[in-house]
Amino acid sequence: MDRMEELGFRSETDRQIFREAAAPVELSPFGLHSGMFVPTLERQGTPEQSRKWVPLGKSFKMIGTYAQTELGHGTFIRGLETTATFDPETQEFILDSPTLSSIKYWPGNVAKTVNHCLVMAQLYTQGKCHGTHLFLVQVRNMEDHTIMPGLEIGDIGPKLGFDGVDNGFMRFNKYRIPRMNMLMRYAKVLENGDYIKPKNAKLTYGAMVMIRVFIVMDAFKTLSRAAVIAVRYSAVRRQSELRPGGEEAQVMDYQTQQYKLFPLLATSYAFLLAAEGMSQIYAKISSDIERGNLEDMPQLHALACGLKAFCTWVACEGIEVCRMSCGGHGYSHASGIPKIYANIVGACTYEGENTVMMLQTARYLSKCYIRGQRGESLPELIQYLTTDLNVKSTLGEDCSFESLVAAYSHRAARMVAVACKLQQTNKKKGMAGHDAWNKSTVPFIAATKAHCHLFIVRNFVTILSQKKIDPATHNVLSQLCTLYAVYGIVENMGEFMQDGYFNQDQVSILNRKVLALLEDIRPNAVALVDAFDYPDHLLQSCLGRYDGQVYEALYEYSKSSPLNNTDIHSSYYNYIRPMMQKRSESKNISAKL
Ligand SMILES: CCCCCCCCCC/C=C\CCCCCCC/C=C/C(=O)SCCNC(=O)CCNC(=O)[C@H](O)C(C)(C)COP(=O)(O)OP(=O)(O)OC[C@H]1O[C@@H](n2cnc3c(N)ncnc32)[C@H](O)[C@@H]1OP(=O)(O)O
Ligand SMILES: Cc1cc2nc3c(=O)[nH]c(=O)nc-3n(C[C@H](O)[C@H](O)[C@H](O)COP(=O)(O)OP(=O)(O)OC[C@H]3O[C@@H](n4cnc5c(N)ncnc54)[C@H](O)[C@@H]3O)c2cc1C
Repeated sequence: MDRMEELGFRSETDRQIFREAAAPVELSPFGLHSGMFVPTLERQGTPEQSRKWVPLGKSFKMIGTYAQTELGHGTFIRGLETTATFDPETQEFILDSPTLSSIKYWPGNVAKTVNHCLVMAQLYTQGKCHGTHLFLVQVRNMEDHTIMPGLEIGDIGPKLGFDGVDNGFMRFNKYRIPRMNMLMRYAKVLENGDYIKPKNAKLTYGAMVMIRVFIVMDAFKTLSRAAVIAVRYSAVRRQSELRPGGEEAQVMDYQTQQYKLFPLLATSYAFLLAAEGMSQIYAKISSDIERGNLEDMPQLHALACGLKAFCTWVACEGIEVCRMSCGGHGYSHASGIPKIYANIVGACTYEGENTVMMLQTARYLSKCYIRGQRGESLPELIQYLTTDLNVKSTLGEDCSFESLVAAYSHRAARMVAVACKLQQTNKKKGMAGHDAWNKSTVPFIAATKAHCHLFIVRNFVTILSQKKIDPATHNVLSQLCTLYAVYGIVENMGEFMQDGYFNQDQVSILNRKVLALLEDIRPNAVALVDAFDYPDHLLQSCLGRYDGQVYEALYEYSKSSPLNNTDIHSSYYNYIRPMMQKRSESKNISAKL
């Protein structure tokens, strides 16, 4: 913190980049404080509350986290059981964990780090429940960091990854906080206990939308780091004879290795641009919301949910492909890839479990489809839903951007229509609305993935057509954009072909194009990963080192293994030698018998 002040880092982006450089492979125990706790105080507190608490948060006099999930509920926020009951006599809220399942469970840094939490709890006043709201709760003594009386707090134990974060549990026993500790920007409880409801109950969910937007960038960061490691290693690693009797080939010269890695390289660039596009949309709509204009809130929610789920799913699958493309060394922590995977794969779950998030977007698409069928105007990003599905592709040998975007629009429009028609058919069969919905959710998930895929392809194409880029760079980026789009079609051909949108010749063109693009990109592959400019310190990888001295690094890494501190390990004296001695004694006995 002090170092950031010394260096003059003012913007949150610069501070986040510094934090990541300072702690490259472990998530910071203050990450939730900076990324969720302080921004939520700023966005969900009244101006007075923000003026009081935000400076304390930014100066780390108050260290906090976001405590919403419970043992029994994470996804279903309306089902949370922690209560906050207003006591007009004392002007306090009484926080309580009434059941075992209501114990707060998972909140990051609750176990040992923070002294405050933003707690999501069911608000009760004048005997009535008004749903979930956020409360600022001091959980540890500011003098000696001991747990406040009335609270039970602890660590939840080892996890798959996220080791830098002390995820904890927290139980409230009639724990009192001042009335003014309820974040009251949108909803209020007056001194007499009267409840003033917000313009939209989902404004309380704003912190999650913000983090989902951040996570899209995380998907880019983690996938691109794994791609850097795998591509650089593939340039250094020589294995087997490509030409009989010739020297061993760089594994990057095998077409299969290129087919594994180059589409992931293209995806990394596509996700970077998508994350930037998502952030711009978030900045615009969230500022509208803060000014009271909630019109585009549903569109923001739907896009943030969909992209968070789509990008983290694809990134995690891609990171695994990068690991496996490095052979045995990829499985070692020396590669740096297992840690990348372990830290990001949780993002498919936290901040909204991906399936649930996709279904939120699907719900929005379903409503938009109906509006489109009625001829109502649709937001620009959704207008493709009214695409004429009788039109066939005009794709030619050049695989133009226009024909590729048209293909993705057609695929998504067709799949949304199929899911919506199933939902409508279910209703006509007499199913209740919720059953008609549930019995169409599998096609809706597929349609929503197609919707997100379209957003990313269209965004990539739009940026290439709008930004002023030097011709050489534009040419290489166009190759990456075309590879991302053509590979996505080839890998999902059934969804593009189901209604005969492409003819057989066009399918052949696409299959030829994806292989030709691998050859086009091969000469620039290392330069394209170097362009991310990740320092070795950040990658923490013997395989992805900029200098390519992989074997020297692996040898030094291995020698530093703690197991090598002694030649003979204690297990020899404690277990192996006694076992061998026992065996030899029994052998002597059997020999005598
Ligand atoms: C740990 C340190 C790491 C480093 C951090 C550094 C920070 C620096 C910057 C950040 C950098 C990177 C980011 C990484 C951060 C890592 C953080 C990891 C910590 C994780 C934290 C958490 O997990 S917090 C808990 C998250 N929990 C959830 O997300 C729960 C998911 N569930 C929900 O959101 C809701 O239950 C759900 C939306 C599913 C349903 O809500 P419900 O109230 O039931 O509403 P519905 O009935 O479904 O719908 C009713 C209508 O409301 C609309 N709606 C719902 N939600 C919203 C919303 N958010 N906004 C707008 N509208 C919404 C919905 O669409 C319906 O509308 P309709 O018109 O009626 O259809
Ligand atoms: C690394 C990590 C860090 C975390 N940090 C925090 C934190 O700091 N603060 C915090 O409050 N929480 C945190 N969490 C908790 C996290 O937010 C929840 O785990 C997440 O929201 C998922 O909810 P759940 O665990 O209830 O999953 P569940 O919803 O129980 O998921 C189980 C299965 O049910 C399915 N499912 C659930 N609802 C539906 C539905 N309506 N339709 C179809 N399928 C459904 C899901 O798709 C999933 O397959 C963290 C979790 C992890 C893994």
